[in-house]
Amino acid sequence: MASTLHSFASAADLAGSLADKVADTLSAAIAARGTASIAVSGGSTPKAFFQVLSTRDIAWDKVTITLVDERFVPADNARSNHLLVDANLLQNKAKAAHFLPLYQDVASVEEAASLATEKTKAISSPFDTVILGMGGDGHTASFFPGGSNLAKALDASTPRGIITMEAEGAGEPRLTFTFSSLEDAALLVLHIEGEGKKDVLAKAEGSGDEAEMPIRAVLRRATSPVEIYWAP
Ligand SMILES: O=C1O[C@H](COP(=O)(O)O)[C@@H](O)[C@H](O)[C@H]1O
Repeated sequence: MASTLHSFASAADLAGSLADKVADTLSAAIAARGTASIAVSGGSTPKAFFQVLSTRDIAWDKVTITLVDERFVPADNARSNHLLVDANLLQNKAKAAHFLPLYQDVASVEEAASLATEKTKAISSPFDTVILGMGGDGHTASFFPGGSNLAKALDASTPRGIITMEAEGAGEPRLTFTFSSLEDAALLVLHIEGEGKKDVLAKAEGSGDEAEMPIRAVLRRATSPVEIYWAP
């Protein structure tokens, strides 16, 4: 499916425009079905966007927010994506939203993945909105180059749900929604910032193996159009 690049003069402009687009998408879903869902990324990029989105007028009590991926760490750990969402998105008007974490307080990451898969089945498929990020190594969600479960995560026939991922570049073991869970969102966004990420995107758009740059799976095989939001 095709992708469209939306370029902005500043990160603040991007945050405002993306927040408007997401607000429209979630509000349309609420009007049609009574509920809406959004899966967001962690990392350093989405902070400003989360802060703006949290102020938008949406019937947040009808919205379920989850993460596309998470580290296997509790929510009070500085590297937790849940912590980032708590501090920046589940604020202001968005405090009324329902948050479904991927991390589970159990003995193993595998147990956490099956529990999170069960719990997130409550969210109707496909997601109304998915916001992906991208690392400098071409990973997205926790689809890391060299990842222990990468082939399974990217296989379109792997069912919706959460699986584990371990990789050199990942730090802690990870929990990630599979490709099939994310690729058909009504609004599928890739949010990246900086010249370096633009270069990584250009490389990913070229030829080469998906396993080397897993973002290629999204750019090449997502059934929904990929809306790329970029600012310097
Ligand atoms: O590990 C992660 O990194 C990516 C990209 O993060 P950024 O700091 O370069 O913006 C992120 O999309 C993913 O959710 C996160 O777990």
